[in-house]
Amino acid sequence: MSKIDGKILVLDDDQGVLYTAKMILKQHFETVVTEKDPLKLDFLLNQEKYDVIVLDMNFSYGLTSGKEGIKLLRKVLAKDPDAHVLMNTAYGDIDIAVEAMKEGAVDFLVKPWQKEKLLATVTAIYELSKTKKQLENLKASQKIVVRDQHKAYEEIVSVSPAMKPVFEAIKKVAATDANVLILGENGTGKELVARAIHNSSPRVDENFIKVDLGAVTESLFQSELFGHVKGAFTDAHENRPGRFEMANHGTLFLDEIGNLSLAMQAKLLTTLQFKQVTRVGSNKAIPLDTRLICATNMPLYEMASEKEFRQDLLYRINTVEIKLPPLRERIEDIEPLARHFLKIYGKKYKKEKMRLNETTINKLKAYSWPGNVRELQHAIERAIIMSNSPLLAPEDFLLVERPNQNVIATDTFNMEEMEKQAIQNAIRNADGNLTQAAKALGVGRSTLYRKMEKYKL
Ligand SMILES: Nc1ncnc2c1ncn2[C@@H]1O[C@H](COP(=O)(O)OP(=O)(O)OP(=O)(O)O)[C@@H](O)[C@H]1O
Repeated sequence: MSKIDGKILVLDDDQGVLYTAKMILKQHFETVVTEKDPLKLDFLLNQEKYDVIVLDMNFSYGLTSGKEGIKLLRKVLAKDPDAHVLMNTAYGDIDIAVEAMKEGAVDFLVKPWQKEKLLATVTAIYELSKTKKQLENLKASQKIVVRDQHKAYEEIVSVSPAMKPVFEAIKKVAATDANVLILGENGTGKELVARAIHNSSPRVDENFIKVDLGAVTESLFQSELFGHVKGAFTDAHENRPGRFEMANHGTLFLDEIGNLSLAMQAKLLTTLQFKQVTRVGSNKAIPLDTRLICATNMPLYEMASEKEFRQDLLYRINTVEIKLPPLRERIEDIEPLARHFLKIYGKKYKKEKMRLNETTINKLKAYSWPGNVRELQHAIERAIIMSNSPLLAPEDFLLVERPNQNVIATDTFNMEEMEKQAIQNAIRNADGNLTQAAKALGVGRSTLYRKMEKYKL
């Protein structure tokens, strides 16, 4: 059997206890250090960071008051407030043990202990310390992301009236714990909005955990979201918290919620109803305080009426709904977004002098952007990489209109829509050159300008 890569320190004045503890623990843990002399504690703590410290309450010269143990416990915790200390008492004095726990010990054992009891307790404390470490690492990395995302929130680039309700909703909902459902086509910025809500909420210092439900298989759903205990299934080699638990006190962002099967929807609903999770293989429920933000590009309401999405789950997740308009409905945002990405990628590819002229901007505005902001972002990145000149020309953008991709149908009989589409096509065919586009349309430049303004092109 392979050993656990853990470091255990046992401090006790009884040589027999030390010997037995070493015999038992050494079979399971890589490093077991035993020490009889409490005066060596400082030295030992300076040498190594132990996962679990087993500490005697009563050294022979300290009688049975437990004071010596408490003093040593304080010393350990002063050095490392996160140390996991298991107190060992020969007298079963619950009062002293309780005092030690109040001082920060994790648990206590009454001597003489059974082999199994010592091993089980030390292993449980070791697992606890590891899970805490995992969560701390995650929090630390999340804090960096949070800091970066703070920047990103400032940089939700938009000047269009169509996005105003979105900003207002972010502001209003951020202060609350309400569940939020973000709807919008791919690449419209749903994740950016979810992060903005978290970053401007009181939960900002806690985790923002994202789960892409489109990528989670039915078999992994439960352990991914709810976690598992060691041995719950063949590959469960250790205890692992699920995403819900990691997001406790923070925000859980469930992307692509429309992709959940009905069976997974039922499991998610139960968790939301009872506000608690139980790790797979455990029977201990963990209470949850998680703000939930869901997002999808699928028509959830239609799916609910077709019984493909549970109505009761929909009502749980859509306390507040935010609809992100597609980029083609906020043409005013195209230029500032293009300039924003020009700056980012200009810097990234060391081409800071790159510029966009009016003809190119017009071409970008005339395109329908079925992939929304993400497509624009990639188009700018590609153009910067490929262009040899500091001025990005219309030819640097290979924008091919694809049929049936969120664009207005060509068989529309709405006069205004037809006119708007004819103008968009003409500008696109003329590669953004408005004089040529006006000529092709059989109108003067000023008429074209007026119409472009009317249709916000
Ligand atoms: N208003 C905006 N300002 C700046 N960047 C934006 C804006 N909207 C989207 N982006 C950028 O576009 C890309 C796509 O955005 P995001 O991932 O948030 O979209 P999404 O709607 O969640 O996409 P999907 O549905 O595919 O998951 C990201 O790189 C994001 O930073």
